[in-house]
Amino acid sequence: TQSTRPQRLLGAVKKNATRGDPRSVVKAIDQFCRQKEWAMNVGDEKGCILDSVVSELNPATVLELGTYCGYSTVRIASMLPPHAKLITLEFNPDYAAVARQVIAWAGLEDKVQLVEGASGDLIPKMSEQFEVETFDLVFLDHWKDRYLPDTKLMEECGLLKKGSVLLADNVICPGTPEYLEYVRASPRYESQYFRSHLEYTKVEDGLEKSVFLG
Ligand SMILES: CNc1ncnc2c1ncn2[C@@H]1O[C@H](/C=C/CNC(=O)c2cc(-c3ccc(F)cc3)cc(O)c2O)[C@@H](O)[C@H]1O
Ligand SMILES: [Mg+2]
Repeated sequence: TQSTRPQRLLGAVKKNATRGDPRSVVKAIDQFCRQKEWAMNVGDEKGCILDSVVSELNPATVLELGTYCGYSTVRIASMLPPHAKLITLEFNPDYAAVARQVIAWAGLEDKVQLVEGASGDLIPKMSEQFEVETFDLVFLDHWKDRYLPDTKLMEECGLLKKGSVLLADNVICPGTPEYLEYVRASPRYESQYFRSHLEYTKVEDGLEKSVFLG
């Protein structure tokens, strides 16, 4: 049977990356996507912006919406202080299976909890099931039309506290117009656009960083 792109991406990680070395996993995926097959990872250019937001914030609790193959999961988790936790949500079991192996290859299982399921179902269960009060950082990279409803859901569920940061991928391409309008117009957020390019291309894209003001 034919392999899938995520399976081929995993093969490239196992072939070219060193076990236990997250940066080599990130590098192997970027090389695969540049030289072999494009894939919707945040990529190296936007990834550097992601790195700077994470290192500046030094978050203890991180939520990622949309794991896919685990590229940004590994990128973020590799920068977290000891005892910090990253919960990542993925509802496609095939993608989740690949991501688990990518995360394991990077040696980051202890920092990452990959939960299979839909964000809309899991967000309301965060505090009780996953013993998390609030998130210091949320990385939004799932279906683009779900950024806004899930942000409102996180607000309603009390998962954001004063200073929590939302970092959203693809606010230009494919685009998240309703989400952008909301966080930029709301008095409860201080928003900033980081201009960049769509992963592995010259097309404009960017990340929106929105600080929750409480
Ligand atoms: C809705 N609730 C959800 N709960 C849990 N997981 C969810 C999810 N929605 C989606 N997912 C998962 O997130 C991932 C989806 C990501 C959607 N991302 C994109 O569509 C995307 C698309 C592009 C893209 C840009 C230009 C282009 F020509 C083609 C594609 C670039 C990106 O960086 C992207 O992130 C999948 O793994 C999916 O199974
Ligand atoms: Mg993306």
